[in-house]
Amino acid sequence: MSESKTTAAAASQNGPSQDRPVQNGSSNDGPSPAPHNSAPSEATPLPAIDAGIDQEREYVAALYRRLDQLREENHRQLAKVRATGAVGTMQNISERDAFATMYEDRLAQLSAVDDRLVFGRLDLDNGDCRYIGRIGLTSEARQRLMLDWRAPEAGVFYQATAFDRHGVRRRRHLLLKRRSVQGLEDEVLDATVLDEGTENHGDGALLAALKARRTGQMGDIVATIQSEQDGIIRADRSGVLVVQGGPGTGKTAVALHRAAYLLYAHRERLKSAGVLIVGPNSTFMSYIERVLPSLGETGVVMSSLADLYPGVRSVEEPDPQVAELKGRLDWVQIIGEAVAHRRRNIPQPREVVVEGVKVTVTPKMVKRGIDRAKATGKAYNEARSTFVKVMVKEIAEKVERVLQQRSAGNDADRSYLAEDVRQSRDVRVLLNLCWMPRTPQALLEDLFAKPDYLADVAPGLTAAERQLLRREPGSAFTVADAPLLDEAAELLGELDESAGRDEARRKHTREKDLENARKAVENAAPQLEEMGIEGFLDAEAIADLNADRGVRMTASERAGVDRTWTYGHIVVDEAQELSPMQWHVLMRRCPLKSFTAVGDIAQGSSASAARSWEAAFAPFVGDRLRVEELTVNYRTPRNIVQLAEQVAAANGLEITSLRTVREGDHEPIIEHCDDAAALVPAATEAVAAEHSRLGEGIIAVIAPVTEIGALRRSLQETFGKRVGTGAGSMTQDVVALTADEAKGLEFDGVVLVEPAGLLQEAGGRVGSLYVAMTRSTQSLRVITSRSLPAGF
Ligand SMILES: Nc1ncnc2c1ncn2[C@@H]1O[C@H](COP(=O)(O)OP(=O)(O)OP(=O)(O)O)[C@@H](O)[C@H]1O
Repeated sequence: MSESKTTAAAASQNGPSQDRPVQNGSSNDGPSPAPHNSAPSEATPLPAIDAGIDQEREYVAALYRRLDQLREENHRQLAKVRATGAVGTMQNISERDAFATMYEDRLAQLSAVDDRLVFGRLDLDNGDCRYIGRIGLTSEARQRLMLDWRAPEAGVFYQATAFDRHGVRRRRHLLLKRRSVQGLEDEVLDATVLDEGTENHGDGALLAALKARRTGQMGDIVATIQSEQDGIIRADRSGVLVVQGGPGTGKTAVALHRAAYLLYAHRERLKSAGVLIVGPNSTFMSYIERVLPSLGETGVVMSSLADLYPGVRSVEEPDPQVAELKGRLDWVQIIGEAVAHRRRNIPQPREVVVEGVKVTVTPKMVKRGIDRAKATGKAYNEARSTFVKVMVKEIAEKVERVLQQRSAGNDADRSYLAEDVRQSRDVRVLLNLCWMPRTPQALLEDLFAKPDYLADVAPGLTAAERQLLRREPGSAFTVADAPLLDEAAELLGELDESAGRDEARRKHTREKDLENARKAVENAAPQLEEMGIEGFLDAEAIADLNADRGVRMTASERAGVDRTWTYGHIVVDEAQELSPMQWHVLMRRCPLKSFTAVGDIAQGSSASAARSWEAAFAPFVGDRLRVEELTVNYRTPRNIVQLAEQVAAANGLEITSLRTVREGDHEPIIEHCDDAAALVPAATEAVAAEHSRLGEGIIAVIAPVTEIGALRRSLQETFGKRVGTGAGSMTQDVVALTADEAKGLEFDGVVLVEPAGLLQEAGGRVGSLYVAMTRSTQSLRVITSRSLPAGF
């Protein structure tokens, strides 16, 4: 086997040169070693194919030494940059800050990948050997020590099988706990090298990963990505890719690894535009928040559907009928009408008084003003300033004519007149009457509070539907309102009349900043390349720092607060739940229409849930979507899946039966209570029973909305602080959730309360119940006081 051969090949295939992925250390060439640090010596040999655990430990220790060395070097550089202080020109200060930011980012990344840095080794037919890890590492002399799992050459680690070996003789899994190698797992793919008596495993690493106790937070699966998952993770970025898969098939895991992969493979384009990850709710977002950092990626924007409209934290939409109504695409039309409706002419001439002079404003004058403003093509609020200008000018001319007649040709200076017109109360009332400045929030409040207004602009809604939408002004905005606010914001534009001008000025300054920053990056390039971190610093970052006067605002941070930001790629989880209006907004945020949507049509439970992927995407991309399917359930044991599938089928849900990886050591238990009052105490006792059945682990109680309050109180009385409350508290070992909240999550054991109630609250759609039944990795206990739904 030839070490240098491996290295050269790795370097040359580490991404297309015009789009070279560098941030993750795939080209980390060494800084000079700190004198006291024994760097991995060039002499650290690649262990031979028959290497045992001791030799692998040595090699892994060398990789960690290299990691530590890179860390130390970044620390040193950061300290040096910081020591220069805030001196020099603005440009100098921005550059210094950008360098500091770059070192900080790199340090954060190097720390994040510390746990189980390396997990695989490939031995190839040609004698080459490749180590696969979370990032790429090279030695000081630029020899490849370890490949980033996302590099094209690392792909075979996930794809090779005994039938299609891709030139792989053996795949070795290195099983690490933190930094220490605990075991090895070999899969010999080339039968000719199998000695008699050689044990050939395959699933050990996967099974070990699956058996691990749940922590309440999702972990990465980078060491055990399966081949069907890998194909999706590395699929082409363009267009809409839908990943359909039953519960536990790894859709969320695949979506997140795909985001990491795309950021690696298209670093330059995606770093500045950003990647958005959308999930169903904040509990889910905190459940998945650690996955990308553990893969060395921190620059993505994560948003739940409730946060889709920046600046408004919306609450649940309590009525599913209202949610469905607000989710219809008809709102594009309705809101367009609602905005246009705020612009109106006066029915007859109207007198206004300016500084004691009375003049008449005619509908013709107003029409001219409106037409001129509309012709600018600007958004409603922005076009209003043109309307105001035209009207003020015409009124001022009329006033002037009156004054001239009065003063019989006395040509006094009347330049102040326009200001007088603007200040006139009558004129201000008139202008607002014809063209009222509006915020999206006010527009929506009016629509829901004023039945006549809604009837005028939404003739397609029935009286009953309009009644459903009735709401008092000042009520909280809901998740279903977020896309409507977004649509209104798009049509209304900035309220502040000077915002347009400021924006133009800001753009001009940014162009200049960018130009300067590009020169600075060019100058610094050789030094950065030497340290193997050239991808970390870009002109955009320096320009950002300039604009924010030292306040650090990365592209992703800016994207998260800017409604008009457009992303390079959007990943949507639980995509079957999105309403057409939610898709409409997301499509606007990614004009390239580069999407990964993962979900399960069968799990759809929201009122707007898609019946098919084709139908969901037809209004936006026609039939231009690719649908891939995942078919193996890695979470739920076979016996629980069978029961869940039986219940789904008996209630009319079409599902494809899944293969399962876990056998299941515990049979599902069904407990009957005498009446509804006994449910809460029985569920509380069931938690203790499940804990003793499993020994340890997180037990979730999933219950109908009507029971959840009482249940939480009872659990808190019994288990105190062990009960998690809301987002981010899933690391406690008891948690009570509604079926909606449980979406996308998993637990060691599940206590399912009143399945008939769950079915009922979903209006008879069995999706929610199916979701709830498939959350467990080990055990399921059902508590019921009513007759069980069909299929149990
Ligand atoms: N290749 C893999 N290696 C190890 N674990 C895996 C693998 N694929 C999936 N898993 C694990 O299986 C579980 C289910 O994965 P995930 O939550 O991504 O599934 P899902 O399809 O999104 O499920 P659901 O639709 O039910 O929410 C997770 O614990 C995940 O880590």
